[in-house]
Amino acid sequence: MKKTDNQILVIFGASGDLTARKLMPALFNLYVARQLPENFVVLGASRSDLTDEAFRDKVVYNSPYLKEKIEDLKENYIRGFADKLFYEDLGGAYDTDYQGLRTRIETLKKEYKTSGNIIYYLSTPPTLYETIAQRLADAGMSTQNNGWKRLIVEKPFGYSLETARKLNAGLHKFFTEPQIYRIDHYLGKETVQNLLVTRFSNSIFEPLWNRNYIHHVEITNAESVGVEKRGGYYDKSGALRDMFQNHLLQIVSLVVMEPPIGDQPEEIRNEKVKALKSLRIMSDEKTLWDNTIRAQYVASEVKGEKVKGYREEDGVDANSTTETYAAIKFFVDNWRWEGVPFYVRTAKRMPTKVTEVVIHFKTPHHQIFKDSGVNSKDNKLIIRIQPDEGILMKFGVKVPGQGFKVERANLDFYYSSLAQTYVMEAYERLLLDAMQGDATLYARADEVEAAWEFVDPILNYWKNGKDVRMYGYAAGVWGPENADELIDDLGSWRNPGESLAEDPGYCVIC
Ligand SMILES: NC(=O)C1=CN([C@@H]2O[C@H](COP(=O)(O)OP(=O)(O)OC[C@H]3O[C@@H](n4cnc5c(N)ncnc54)[C@H](OP(=O)(O)O)[C@@H]3O)[C@@H](O)[C@H]2O)C=CC1
Ligand SMILES: O=C1O[C@H](COP(=O)(O)O)[C@@H](O)[C@H](O)[C@H]1O
Repeated sequence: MKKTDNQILVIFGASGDLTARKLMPALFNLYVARQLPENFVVLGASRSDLTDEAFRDKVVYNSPYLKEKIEDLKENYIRGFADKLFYEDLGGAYDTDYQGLRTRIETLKKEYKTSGNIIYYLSTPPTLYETIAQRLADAGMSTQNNGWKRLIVEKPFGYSLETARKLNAGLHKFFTEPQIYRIDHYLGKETVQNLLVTRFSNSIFEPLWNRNYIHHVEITNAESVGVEKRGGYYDKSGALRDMFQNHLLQIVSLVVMEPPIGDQPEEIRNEKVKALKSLRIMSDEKTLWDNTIRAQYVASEVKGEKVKGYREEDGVDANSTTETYAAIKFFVDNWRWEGVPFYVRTAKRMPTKVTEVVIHFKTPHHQIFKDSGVNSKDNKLIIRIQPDEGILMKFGVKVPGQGFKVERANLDFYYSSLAQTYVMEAYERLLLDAMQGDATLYARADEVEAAWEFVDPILNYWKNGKDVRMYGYAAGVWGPENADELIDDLGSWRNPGESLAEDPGYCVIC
């Protein structure tokens, strides 16, 4: 097991939603699992006027996100966790000299013997990231001569290629790249990491993992919820920035990458960057027209309940052109993937919540069982990222009896069937990794920029292109019908079932 040094976790923006909803439950789980170091404290820092006790009340005792977790636990046990939490009121702004914060850290360090190792977690609006890094450096709080210093940066990392580059350059003035941990919570998901293991710890998949055997790759990320209370944020972002540029391109990089020489962070990250750099950038309007589709959900009824359209959501402009559905077809220009189309879509207000990667294999080059009734293009490897995590392999088997009638069969594996039951939540895993100095599951500067390089032309085209289409789709359906135009020669997208076990298995190419 890796060693976790004693340390302080300072959270900027600690009065906000992310701290209560994700960070505290993750830290609490680590505490329960005895994964936190012996001498460890969390110092929340924001402008809100809170005391240590008020902060503990907010993020532990009265937190709706911890309610279920703490219900059955003894009070003194919960207090054991809460007592590790402190709060520092930054006064009116984040752009100050941090002398108060520095003094507080020094006091906590002495009292709790945390040895000067500090993680600064930036959980504020992104416009403050560089300012906070600068203020920390000005106050001498980024230097590593008396313990390491790390900076975790939340998404979104930039709004475009230009802003991502600026942010990287801005942070690099005050922290070195090895000190910076850019979070992408999809990389913290077990099943996303399992893509690497499935590919590179088996000898049965990798020989087929190329243009000779793979017909196309299809990735779906669907959410049944709408924009919820985040209309204001989402309307400035959209599906492409919110999900595709980061989470989905991270998944793509793991599907596309070459085998790393080992499992060290830089060995894996080098290959991911190469993969992202090999995505064919779409530069002319015709290509962008042919290969990208955007849409918005419109008002409708889902399971008997009225659902607002995107433009009616709180915080959303009534004439908004922000997409809640994005589908992109693209190619990968390298030896392994030449000519293999990738179809990737992400959307809100779909029939169900699901994320899956589907590897569609080619038809055998010579058809022996011509009247079999099943097209052998139906060989698929379905990697279900969430929920009902698992892997399903679809293949043809002979129907007992005369002749050679073929039927589809499934070989499946479900995570839930593993004997080891405890699967860490994404934030739990990522926080622990950062505490241990392991950046494998964090995005490197060049990785983020390579992803933006691919996405930028699409965003520009959607913003400034001539007659760009914006489709509507009723909440609760699988997006606009026109999305099938993208998948032209194949017929339509695969619509996954609610669970892997109930996979409908249909798709027009079958
Ligand atoms: N919430 C989530 O589920 C997710 C959030 N993120 C990212 O994490 C970061 C934090 O998100 P979240 O907690 O939801 O955000 P919040 O809007 O809740 O903001 C966090 C804190 O930042 C401070 N703040 C908010 N607005 C401003 C402002 N205009 N100027 C200065 N300070 C401000 C506030 O603290 P105070 O006023 O006390 O200083 C607030 O409590 C963001 O970058 C977000 O994109 C990423 C993924 C998911
Ligand atoms: O980063 C984000 O992710 C969530 C979806 O995360 P998941 O782990 O539930 O799949 C998404 O709802 C949100 O809009 C986006 O900002």
